[in-house]
Amino acid sequence: MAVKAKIAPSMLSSDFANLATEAERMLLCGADWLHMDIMVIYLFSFEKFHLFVLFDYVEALAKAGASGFTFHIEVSKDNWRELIQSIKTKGMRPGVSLKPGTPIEEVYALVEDENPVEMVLIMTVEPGFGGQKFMPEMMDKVRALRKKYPSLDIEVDGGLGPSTIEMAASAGANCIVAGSSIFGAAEPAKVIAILRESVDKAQGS
Ligand SMILES: O=C(CO)[C@H](O)[C@H](O)COP(=O)(O)O
Repeated sequence: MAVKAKIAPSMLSSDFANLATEAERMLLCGADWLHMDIMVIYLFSFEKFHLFVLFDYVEALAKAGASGFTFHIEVSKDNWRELIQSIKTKGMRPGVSLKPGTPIEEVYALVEDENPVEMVLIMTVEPGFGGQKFMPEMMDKVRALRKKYPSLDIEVDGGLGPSTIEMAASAGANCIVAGSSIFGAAEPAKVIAILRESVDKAQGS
């Protein structure tokens, strides 16, 4: 069964002073999801503090109405099972993300667990800010994942737009996060439609 296209404008590129209006505008333009990045700067970096912060965010985001929660494997190696459980208990869809330098094999256990993640997000730029250049070499990870898990939601984030979508879609990505290419466009609805069309075409739907 072909996986469905999900187009998720990254709110990191939106006008922060008018977030509600921006969110509404994107939904009217055809967005399936709204992607919110949460970046935490640690003043203290010992594990217990870290664990506490992540679980706190699960609680806060569920209360705020989030439908999904994606965490980075690099900071959750020892507690991903508890995190997935906590995300599901709060009624959200759990996802795991990995940075460009992290091997794809690190997420296999989370997809194959009896209580698995429902989405894998492959970062196609170093996390931090919008407007960076897409890393085509990350498509090997997408291809490996799609071959192994035909019905898994595979998300890509960073440098996606009309000029790079073909690479991601043909590799097997179906969930597309895009910031500057959507928010910087004169007609964001057109960009969303182009992204969706590429995924649908690659998925044969
Ligand atoms: O995760 C992110 C940065 O850490 C952003 O979601 C991502 O960079 C999207 O922005 P753009 O499409 O402009 O690259």
